[in-house]
Amino acid sequence: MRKMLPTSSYLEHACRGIHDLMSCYDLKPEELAAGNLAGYSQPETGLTAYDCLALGEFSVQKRKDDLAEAWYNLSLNRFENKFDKYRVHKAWALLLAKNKQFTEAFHHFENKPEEIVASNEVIHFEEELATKQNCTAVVQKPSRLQCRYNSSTTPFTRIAPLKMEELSLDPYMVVFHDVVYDTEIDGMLNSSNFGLSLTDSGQKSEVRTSKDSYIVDAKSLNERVTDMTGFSMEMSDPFSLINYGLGGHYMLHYDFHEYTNTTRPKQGDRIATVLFYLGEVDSGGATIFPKINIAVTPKKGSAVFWYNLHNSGAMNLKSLHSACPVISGSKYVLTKWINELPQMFVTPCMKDSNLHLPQKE
Ligand SMILES: O=C(O)CCC(=O)C(=O)O
Ligand SMILES: [Fe+2]
Repeated sequence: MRKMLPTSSYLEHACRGIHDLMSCYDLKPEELAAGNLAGYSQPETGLTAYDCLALGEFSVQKRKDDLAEAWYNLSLNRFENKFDKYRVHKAWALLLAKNKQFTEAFHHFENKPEEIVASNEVIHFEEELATKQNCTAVVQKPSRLQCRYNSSTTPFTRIAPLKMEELSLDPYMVVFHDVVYDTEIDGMLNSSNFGLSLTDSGQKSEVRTSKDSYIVDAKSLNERVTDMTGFSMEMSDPFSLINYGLGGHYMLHYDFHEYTNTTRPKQGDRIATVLFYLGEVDSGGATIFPKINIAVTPKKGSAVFWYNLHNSGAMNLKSLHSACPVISGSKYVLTKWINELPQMFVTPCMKDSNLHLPQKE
């Protein structure tokens, strides 16, 4: 019996047939859907909402996006049930997102029936949309928190206090001003290691378009990060020097690893990140945190510091961040991902007994 049922290849054949008819006789989707075949009207051969949806999906495969949208529209008008309608909205949103029209895509998801829980796709769109909005926001919202001199993290900061501007409390995030000096920056950017890596190992992927290199011997900078954060630098990754050229960006990501329960106690996750800005960017290139609506504009000599994990050790999903594309100029940053394991006497006692379970919130 099952063998006799139509399969997806039947549907594909039918879609292809209709497609061929359309191009041969120059038919419009509305005419076909109404059963109007080149002047020969037969309403009983009109198409159902499901047919129109299938034809929309077939048109997407054939890269006929305008046609697909016309079919989706017809399908939406034919469906009555909100769950069926949402199927069409979802397919339409995916098509728009493929073309990077995130705002329009998101409007389709707004038709989601309340009974449906936000899917990963919806969450992804919300994040993409927030990223776009944050990257295009020209003005950085003023911090409601405070600026102060920090002279208490280590004995050294007593004699050389650090200029600190608080941006967020969850995750805790501060910008330090004038923490890396012009001579240090020149030294790093002119080092032969960095120059070589730029020509040799430019990293190009969907996730990140940049070039980077590790700086291993950076004792005084490691001490600087300890002065800024109070954290020990043992077990942390070496500094990573990153250069973004025109259009260079880093997609939304978390800095923590999400290790398994067995790996994490041995290797330690990244409790926090310090990102030094080694120059200004003419336009674009902000580091943005879409879940807390914060955009940090690169300023030469400054650094932003934030926590990736909660005090309990759980991942802080609000630390999601991205580097917006560089519109004009070039961007140089130096990243330090700080390991959690040597901080046992620095961080507050953990209240959560599930400490090493890397569960999402
Ligand atoms: O370049 C930036 O603004 C962000 C870099 C970053 O997120 C990282 O290195 O983990
Ligand atoms: Fe990052």
